[in-house]
Amino acid sequence: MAEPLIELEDVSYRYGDTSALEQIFLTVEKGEFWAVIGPNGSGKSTLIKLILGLIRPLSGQIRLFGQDSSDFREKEKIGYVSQKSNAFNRAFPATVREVVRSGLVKKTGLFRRYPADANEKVDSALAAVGMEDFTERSIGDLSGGQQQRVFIARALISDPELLVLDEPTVGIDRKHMQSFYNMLGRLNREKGIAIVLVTHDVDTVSELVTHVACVNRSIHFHGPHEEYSRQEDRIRSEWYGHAVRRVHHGRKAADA
Ligand SMILES: Nc1ncnc2c1ncn2[C@@H]1O[C@H](COP(=O)(O)OP(=O)(O)OP(=O)(O)O)[C@@H](O)[C@H]1O
Repeated sequence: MAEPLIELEDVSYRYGDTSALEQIFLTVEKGEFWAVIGPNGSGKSTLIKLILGLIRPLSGQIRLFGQDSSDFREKEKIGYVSQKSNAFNRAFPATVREVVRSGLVKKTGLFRRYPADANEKVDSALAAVGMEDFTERSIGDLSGGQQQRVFIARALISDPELLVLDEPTVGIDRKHMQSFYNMLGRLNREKGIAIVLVTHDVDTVSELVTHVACVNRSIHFHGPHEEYSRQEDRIRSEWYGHAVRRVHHGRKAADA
């Protein structure tokens, strides 16, 4: 049976006079991997902030794990990694272990002690993102991509059912981007974690995601990835306001 983790029903949001999102309907179910794509300023981050409960919708309803989002208290079920996580400089005085372990605070509360198995949890979260050899390194010594992996481990330590990532590859070079996305694909397939990923790299993630949502104030398309691929030229044309035809190398492009 379908188990919706996120349900947005007729949701709108404005910043003062600026309408950021209008009449959004979106359902994300258990185990799905969504790419949220759209031009700059199209409302992607606003959508993420609404899902995380950082802002309240002007109208419409948001349900998380079947509950109205204003009543939702099980924060550990949702892990979040932003584009700015990788902002540590070399002098930052924390090890990778300390950063990942701090993710347990959500579960234990600020003034409680870490559980006895905290170190094992850190080790398995780091192994899940391929960073097990960096446990005692200083976080500031790692590359941007490695720091982002550590932040995903920090989000994983509370066993979330849903991972929300807002452009996590900002600052990661192209060479490492594919392996970063592949790691997300493994978390989705092997651990069954649902993922909502805001990204500009739709081509890079296209083999991994199960669903695509195209946002430009309203949702222009949402649905299974295969359906998106079939309609890609039409969707892009609508966004950019003129006919766009993408040329697929190695095979004949469909007529625009
Ligand atoms: N705090 C704010 N105050 C006023 N307007 C805002 C604020 N945050 C965002 N906006 C506006 O709301 C709209 C949507 O912004 P949002 O940041 O959600 O877009 P985005 O798709 O995430 O953009 P980008 O890809 O550039 O990060 C834009 O017109 C933006 O200028």
